[in-house]
Amino acid sequence: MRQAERAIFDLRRGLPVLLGSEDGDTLVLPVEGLVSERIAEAVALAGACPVLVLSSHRLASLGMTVDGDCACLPLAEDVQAAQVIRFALARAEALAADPPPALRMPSVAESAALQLMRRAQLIPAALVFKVEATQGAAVEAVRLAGDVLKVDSAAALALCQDSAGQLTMVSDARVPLAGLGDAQFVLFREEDGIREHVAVLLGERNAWPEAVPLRVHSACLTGDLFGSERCDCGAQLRNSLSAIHALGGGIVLYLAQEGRGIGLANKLRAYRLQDQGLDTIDADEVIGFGKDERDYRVAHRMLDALGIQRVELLTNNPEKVRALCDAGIDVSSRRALFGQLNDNNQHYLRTKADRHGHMLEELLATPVKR
Ligand SMILES: Nc1nc2c(ncn2[C@@H]2O[C@H](COP(=O)(O)OP(=O)(O)OP(=O)(O)O)[C@@H](O)[C@H]2O)c(=O)[nH]1
Ligand SMILES: [Zn+2]
Repeated sequence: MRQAERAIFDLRRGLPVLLGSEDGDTLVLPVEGLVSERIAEAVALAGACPVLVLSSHRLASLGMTVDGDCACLPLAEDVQAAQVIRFALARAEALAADPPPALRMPSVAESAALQLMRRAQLIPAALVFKVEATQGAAVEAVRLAGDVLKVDSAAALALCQDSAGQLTMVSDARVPLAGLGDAQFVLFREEDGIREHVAVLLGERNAWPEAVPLRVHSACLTGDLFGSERCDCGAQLRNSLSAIHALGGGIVLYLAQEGRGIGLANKLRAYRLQDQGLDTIDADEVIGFGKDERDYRVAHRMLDALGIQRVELLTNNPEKVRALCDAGIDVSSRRALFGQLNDNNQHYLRTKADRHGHMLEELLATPVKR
């Protein structure tokens, strides 16, 4: 396994990672799960003050605009974890009496540190410490003892930019679905081993329409499995299966892109913010994400592996159509796919229509289920 991929596992456990670059080494700690003792240890080891790297989205939510996708806040040597977490996650109002320090632009290692947090689906914020020359030998001793992994910053950035890498088709099986007959489930694993995606093939392949009916569905544990009324994902998933069945068969790609790509932990954080009155897009921005973090190259790779060139896409999201076309898929047409409007998801669906461009006028005109 490459070092950058191993680093993601360490970061998810709250362990520090060393990023190497031409201008020296940088020690990196995730903000998620941060405790003050770890900051003190890192200050002592690196011989440097902490610097907080935040995404441009997070900074925008604090009213700070930057060129590029992140910027840095230099912090005091004795800063406490609770303060760092507040700078990374608190709403702007909560920081009014305690504004963050002035920004500076990031180094390559600092950008890479933030990208690794995103790839690891942690809070997108990193605490970094530029290793002082005088501490080089001490840091090298810790590395040689196996206590901290060193990764080249450029390799980390490369991993994050082509996140899916090569997909491997791992296993498949027949799964009979209630009312839909036999389906074939085919599991794909990403090169770094972190995510798995499933293609569900319905009906007889030789009977499929020439433009294969296709649903590209982003995982939603709360909606798909538990029937959450905060969104319409569960109903959309089930409606897509019935629609594809009625069209003579086709494919559902069930992608591990929980929360529009931010991961379940961050989606639950966003839900708490939505309960304080923010809409779905502003809530994601407070945590540090853009309005849609998904990358559809993985869908293209799965369709390639399945030998599919031309599709009819079931979606209300014009951006998804565009992204699949850009990824090289021939999307011959789009078919609307609605879930169910209810008291709890009304505001969410309206935001999607107003701010995300989803084509939901027809659904929003239907009676609300109470
Ligand atoms: N970040 C975040 N993600 C959400 C929220 N509600 C649902 N999701 C996620 O959004 C994804 C589904 O995205 P949608 O925008 O509903 O659907 P879409 O796939 O873009 O568009 P359609 O193809 O028309 O369904 C799933 O991964 C859900 O987990 C939310 O409030 N915040
Ligand atoms: Zn959902």
